[in-house]
Parts: sequence; C-alpha cells; structure tokens
Amino acid sequence: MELPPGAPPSPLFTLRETPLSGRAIFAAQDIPADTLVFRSADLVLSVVLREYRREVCGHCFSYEYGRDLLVRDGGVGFAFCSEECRQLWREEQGEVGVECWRKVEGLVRGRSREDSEMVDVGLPRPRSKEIDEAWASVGAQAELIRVARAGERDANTVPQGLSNERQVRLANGATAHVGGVKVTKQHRKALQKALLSPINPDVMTFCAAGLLWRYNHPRDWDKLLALAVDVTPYHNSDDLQAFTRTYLHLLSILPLPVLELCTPDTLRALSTRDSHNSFGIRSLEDDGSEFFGYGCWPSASYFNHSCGPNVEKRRVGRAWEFRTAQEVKAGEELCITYLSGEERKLSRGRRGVVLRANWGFVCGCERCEEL
Ligand SMILES: C[S@@+](CC[C@H](N)C(=O)[O-])C[C@H]1O[C@@H](n2cnc3c(N)ncnc32)[C@H](O)[C@@H]1O
Repeated sequence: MELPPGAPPSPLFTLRETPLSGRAIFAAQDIPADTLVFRSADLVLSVVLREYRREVCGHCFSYEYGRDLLVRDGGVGFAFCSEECRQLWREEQGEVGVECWRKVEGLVRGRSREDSEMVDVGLPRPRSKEIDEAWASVGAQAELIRVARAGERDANTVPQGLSNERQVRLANGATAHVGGVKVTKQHRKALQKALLSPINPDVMTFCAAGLLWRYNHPRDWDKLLALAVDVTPYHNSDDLQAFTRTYLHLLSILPLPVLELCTPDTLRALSTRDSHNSFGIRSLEDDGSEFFGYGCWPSASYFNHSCGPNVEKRRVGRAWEFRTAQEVKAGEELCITYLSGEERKLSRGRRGVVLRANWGFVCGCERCEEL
C-alpha cells in the first residue's frame, strides 16, 4: 500500500492493511534482537498535566524525582529543566504561540480547583449524535464571540486618523459599526459569559497545543488526519462539555491570527485522532508508574498492540525509540504493547476490558488466543 502521510518509512518493515486490526507493520526481512527499528520524533502536541507542570520539563519531559524545576516561565505556565529547553520551547511555539500560552495561563491561573475537577463516575461515552448536538449547541454563542473578536481586529486595523472615534465607542460599551460588522452588547456579553464558565486546564492545554501545531505546521495537518479515527473520543458527557466550553474560551482569548483555525472541525479532528493514537508520557523509572501526561507522535502510531509484544518502545526525551525485543522473522508483524507496566500482568479477561475501554478493540493477539 502507498504510505499514508506521516507513516514511518523504513527498509526494515512495510505497512499493510489487515482484516481485523487496520494497518499494521510487518518485518520486511529477518531482524536481530535489540535492533533499533524506528525512532519517532514528530511530536504534534503534548499535554503535561497541570499538577505536574512544575516538575516535568515542558520541552523534554525530564523529571527529577518530584523536585520543582529551576527554570520557570510563570507567564506561560511551563517550567523547564534548563535555559536551553526554555529557549527551544519558545522557538517551537513562535511569537504567536508564546502569546497564546500567556493568554491561556492568564485565564487558567487563579481559578478555583473545583473548576478543574471533572469527576468520572463511569458514565457512558457520548455517541455520535450526542457529540454532534453538543457542538451544535454552542454554535450561536461561538458566532457572537467571533463578531466581538472581529470588532477587536477591525478596531486595531483602521487607519490612525479614523480609529479613535471607533475605538472609544467600543470601549464605552455602546453599539458600534466596525468594519461592516455590528458589534453590540450582546456580542460582548457572549464573550464575557464564556470567560466565566468552568475551565478544565488539561483540556485547554490539549486544544491550545493542537491549534498551535496546526497554525505553525499547516502542511503537516494531513499527517494527523491520516491516523486511525475514534468517532466517540470523549470519556463521558462532562468531558465532552469540557471540550465545547474550551472552544468558547479559546475563541474569546486566542491571539487573532490563530482564531480562524479555532473551529469545531479542528478541535474534533484533534480528539478523534488523539484518542487511539496518543502515547502516555510517564516517568522513565519504576516501570513508568507516574503518568505525567500524553502526546501524539503520528509516525509512532502505526504499531499495533500485542499482549506479548516483539518490539519495545522507550521514550528518550521528546522522541520514541522502537527496538526488537527478540529476533523477528521476515513477514512477522511488529507489535508493541499499549498496556502500562501493571496492566501487562493482568489476566486475559482484564486486559481485554482495559483494551476495549481505552483503545476500542478486542485483542486477538497470539498471547490472548493461546489461552
Ligand atoms: C495506534 S493505532 C495502530 C494503527 C492502526 N491499526 C491504523 O490502522 O492506524 C491503534 C488502533 O489499531 C487497532 N489495533 C491495534 N492493535 C490491535 C489488536 N491487537 N487487535 C485489534 N486491533 C488493533 C485498533 O483499532 C486501535 O485502536
């Protein structure tokens, strides 16, 4: 098959469609044990959970046994293990990106903890219809906010001589015509209302990171779109609502250049692709017992799962390395495991529950079939 955009190219393996597990990677030749078969460094977006932000480097994800990192960038809400990482992070985000994180941090900081705590009580995943309805239900408010923000843009761009009267009128809160768009109290109220609604900081980080990646890498968007799709990616109704609210938050605060990309289509594409393709960012010691967050690396997302994997993955800073755990014969499928250290020890039945819940498939790997 023709390689999808972003899929891993290698003389050691090929990508093929399979009847039961989508696209899969097969060895193109005999591969000795402990061979580095692939290195993936194409990080699209990452979320370092809010509670780990002071301890896990925002760029290379290093972690010093829970010690606070020395280089803090309070304005953007990230901490770094070195000045070099801070600089690399800033270069990657670009000027607009750094401004975006400043706005996000300004909104999130100081909000009460209750706002950020979503309780998962095992409620069902919203189905497609509920998801469509939830996104449609915020459409009208989103349009009002867009008009309010367009007014801001027009006020910023009218020529000097003409601008004062328009800007004063806007600042006074009265009805004003700005660049052909009538900005009224109703528009500004819609924006204020969005800003007052509860915030889930980690959902906010996910959406902002994805939008910024699309903004900074417009040609790479199809690499994300090429990934396996989960049409019901939200864990429960609260989670879905956290996303639709975040959409309105971001519409209200994002720097103007990113605003056009902030659409339900973009945000839904990020969730439907991230869901079955993201990798946990965990501590490198203790069998990865600490879960710091997660990220999406498209080229790493073509390895299927086996409960008895022949490939081991290992995070090295911001990249993933994939090494054969044993000798692999030409034609064999190359599989990693999607299970965490503790989960690997579970019985077949319990592993099945985890894999179905988190990854949406019934595992038919050799280890499962043997029993
Ligand atoms: C990270 S993607 C792996 C690549 C995927 N097969 C594709 O075509 O893009 C994860 C998805 O692959 C499928 N998959 C992976 N391992 C599987 C397995 N052992 N049995 C069945 N399906 C599997 C599931 O649909 C899962 O949600």
